[in-house]
Amino acid sequence: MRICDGAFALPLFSPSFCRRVCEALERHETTEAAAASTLPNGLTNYGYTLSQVDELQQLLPSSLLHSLTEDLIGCLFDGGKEGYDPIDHHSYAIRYRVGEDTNLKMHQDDSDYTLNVCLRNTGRGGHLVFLEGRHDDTPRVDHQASHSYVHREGWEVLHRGDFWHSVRTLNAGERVNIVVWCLSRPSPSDPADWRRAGFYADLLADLHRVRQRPRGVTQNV
Ligand SMILES: O=C(O)CCC(=O)C(=O)O
Ligand SMILES: [Fe+2]
Repeated sequence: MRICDGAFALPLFSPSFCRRVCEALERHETTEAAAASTLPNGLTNYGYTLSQVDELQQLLPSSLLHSLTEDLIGCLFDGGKEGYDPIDHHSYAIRYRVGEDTNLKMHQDDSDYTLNVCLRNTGRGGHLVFLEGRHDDTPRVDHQASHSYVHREGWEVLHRGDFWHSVRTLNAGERVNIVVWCLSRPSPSDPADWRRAGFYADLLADLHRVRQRPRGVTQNV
């Protein structure tokens, strides 16, 4: 299903697989390692980098996310595999819940493509919103057409990382997603791309020292 030009949704995981991943995250959350871990991006107050969750190394190994994203990008985007030469990916779980994070501001991802899979959505609201087109600077919320998508459990959304997007306020319940930022190898012929390679090196270093968890935020999935 096409949400807009450059963002596609497909069914991906079964309900029981989504449940197993959520349960693994819940168990992880009770561990000391989870309390001591840093947050996986600069926007969320709840989240875990998947490579730090022991049980997920079996359920959702990095090799699976790597081949899955490569194949999906190859199938869904023009230029597909030729235009996308994976160098790395950064994957994490993110949760919204009333009393904690309930929305995500308009932003671009530090990725070439982003895979976003909904594992649990028991709430009202929490729609994903995309602004039409790709943009280097600020979003023009008043001028650009926006596309709203209700994320369904087990479905993935794959979109270009430079699309402006946000998550509307969740009014009840809970929403848990897995997000995979896909980073492509820069093209040797494009100097701008090599600047991006430096950017990604910095990004990956930063992701290892991102923000500490806020004190007082309940950490139960
Ligand atoms: O929760 C979502 O659906 C979007 C998450 C997102 O955009 C992000 O983590 O960069
Ligand atoms: Fe995002």
